[in-house]
Amino acid sequence: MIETNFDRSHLCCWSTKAVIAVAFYSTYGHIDALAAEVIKGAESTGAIVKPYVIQETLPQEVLTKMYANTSLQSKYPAIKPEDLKEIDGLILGAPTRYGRLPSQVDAFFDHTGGLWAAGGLVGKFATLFTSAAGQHSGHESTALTTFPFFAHHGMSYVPIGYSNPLLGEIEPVQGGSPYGASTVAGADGSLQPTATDLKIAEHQGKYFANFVGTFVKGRQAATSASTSASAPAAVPAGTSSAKAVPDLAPPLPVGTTTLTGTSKSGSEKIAGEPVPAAETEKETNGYSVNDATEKSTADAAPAQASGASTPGTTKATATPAEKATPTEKAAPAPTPAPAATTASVPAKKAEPKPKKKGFFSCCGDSGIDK
Ligand SMILES: Cc1cc2nc3c(=O)[nH]c(=O)nc-3n(C[C@H](O)[C@H](O)[C@H](O)COP(=O)(O)O)c2cc1C
Repeated sequence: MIETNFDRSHLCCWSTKAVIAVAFYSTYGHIDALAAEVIKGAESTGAIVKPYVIQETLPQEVLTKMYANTSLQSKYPAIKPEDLKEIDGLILGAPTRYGRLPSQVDAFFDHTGGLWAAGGLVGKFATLFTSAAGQHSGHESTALTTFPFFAHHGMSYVPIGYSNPLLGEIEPVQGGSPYGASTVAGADGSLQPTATDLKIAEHQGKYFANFVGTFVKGRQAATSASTSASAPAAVPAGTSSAKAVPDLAPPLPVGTTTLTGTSKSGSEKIAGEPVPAAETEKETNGYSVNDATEKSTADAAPAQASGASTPGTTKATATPAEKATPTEKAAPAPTPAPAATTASVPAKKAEPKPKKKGFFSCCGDSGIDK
């Protein structure tokens, strides 16, 4: 089913509640279990959450041979491309197949051509959770290899980063990555999502819905502001205020929103609630924001003192003479400044590199076996 030129008039009246679709495909139930938590987390934010399954494409004969749990298919309605028109964000759940999404999900993607042609998903948000048999066999690549779909549709991917301390846990064997929740199903599918996997899934649903909800509120505020600003200009009776709504949702006003994660104390900062800048810097998320800032400031300091931080000026071009204090400049320089040396002395002829005998010596000089 290909969508063409769908009606955008429904976009006239922005809701302040985020509309989130949770669309998932599951053969054996792992994704189904994670989806339940994702839905719970998203619903806890007050968002309008619409759960869907992604339609099976394999014949029953094949599914039987795969020992697939086909009852999962009837749990929720099968998503149709037009269902995506109404949403602000999509949470996609699917198991890993060869390090990427299953063909069932691809088939659904292929039906969104009409939406793509009409720019129907531009400005919406997406995130993904997955399940893989092994620990290192596709959790992250499944998310990464889905990015082109989101990019082509103009959707922004919302990773969870390390916004929940549980993502740092390594025991027992568990899923979850900065890209989203996941679980390790085991080679025979006998492992079930751990309590931690389920909590991360719930967190992802909540984090994403809050993230998107923040955007929706900002868009609503911007729309109201633009409508009231233009109100004195007497909108003719019968003219919809929808005309004031831009085609693409405007960005959030700077400073109104700070997305934060969960602090180590476990008290969750709700993404989307305004947070004072000073407090934001204290957020840990497993890493110290202040540490990073201080380090980069410290790194930059000597360069600034020497004037080498002028935009466009690299350390390589700064000569000792430029760096020297006035006193040092007065002292006789035993040798010319390197810059002058470079100008007057012919460049040293590059010596041929000795051939290396190493693992990579067969295939060109990668430098990796130096
Ligand atoms: C055709 C096929 C390919 C698969 N490829 C991978 C893979 O690349 N990496 C991996 O860890 N698991 C792989 N698996 C295992 C699935 O990821 C696993 O069955 C799934 O996570 C279970 O989720 P579900 O119960 O929601 O269906 C594959 C399974 C099938 C049937």
